[in-house]
Amino acid sequence: MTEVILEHVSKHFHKQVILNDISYTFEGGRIYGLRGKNGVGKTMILRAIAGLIKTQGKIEINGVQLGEKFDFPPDMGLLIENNELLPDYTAKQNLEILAKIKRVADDKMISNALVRVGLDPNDKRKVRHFSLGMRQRLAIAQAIFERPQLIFLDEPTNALDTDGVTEIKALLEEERDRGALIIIASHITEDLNELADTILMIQGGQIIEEISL
Ligand SMILES: Nc1ncnc2c1ncn2[C@@H]1O[C@H](COP(=O)(O)OP(=O)(O)OP(=O)(O)O)[C@@H](O)[C@H]1O
Repeated sequence: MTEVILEHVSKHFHKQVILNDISYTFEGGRIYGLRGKNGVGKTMILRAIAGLIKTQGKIEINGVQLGEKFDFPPDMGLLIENNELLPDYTAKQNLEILAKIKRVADDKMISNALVRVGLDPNDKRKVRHFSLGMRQRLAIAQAIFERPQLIFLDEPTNALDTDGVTEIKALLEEERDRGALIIIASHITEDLNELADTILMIQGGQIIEEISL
């Protein structure tokens, strides 16, 4: 079973405390929602677990400490702010190019991911002509198309309409039910309540409350 353990994780920028001694165990087969106001540290928690920032303390991915055998968790899908999409390619080509890196996704997995986020795999339009919501859907497809064990999504419902949120919920539940560990950060309480099984309230760089839904 996939497990991510944070032990006394802290982060300072200059003298400002960004993450304040976080200890918590995340388990596979669950969808966690990081909830809290702007600037409380939700994105930084995701970045820390994804290996994008260095922190004090210990982060363990399935028993292996981040920064020892690997700097980034293997088998991770990530949607982080300012996700890079290639504007001069179609949605399908965007996934095909990424697929060449890990070589786990075949054409069927790519098309399937696009359909699951509500995009048409046969759409010949380039991404530069996509609406914001379509770009967000493609960014979500990037995070899930290789069926990773760890899925980290920062503000995944930005620019999505209500149908989009419902579609993403169904998709994330499928990923959860096959055992993936999913962590979502959002300041939109209604969306998080819709998507998550466990809400973690973040304040001042700490988890101040755990709420099971
Ligand atoms: N590069 C940086 N240098 C200094 N401080 C930073 C940097 N990036 C973020 N911070 C600070 O870290 C704190 C936590 O930021 P974080 O992005 O995690 O907030 P958040 O909870 O995700 O907020 P939001 O809902 O606005 O996305 C904020 O106070 C922010 O000002």
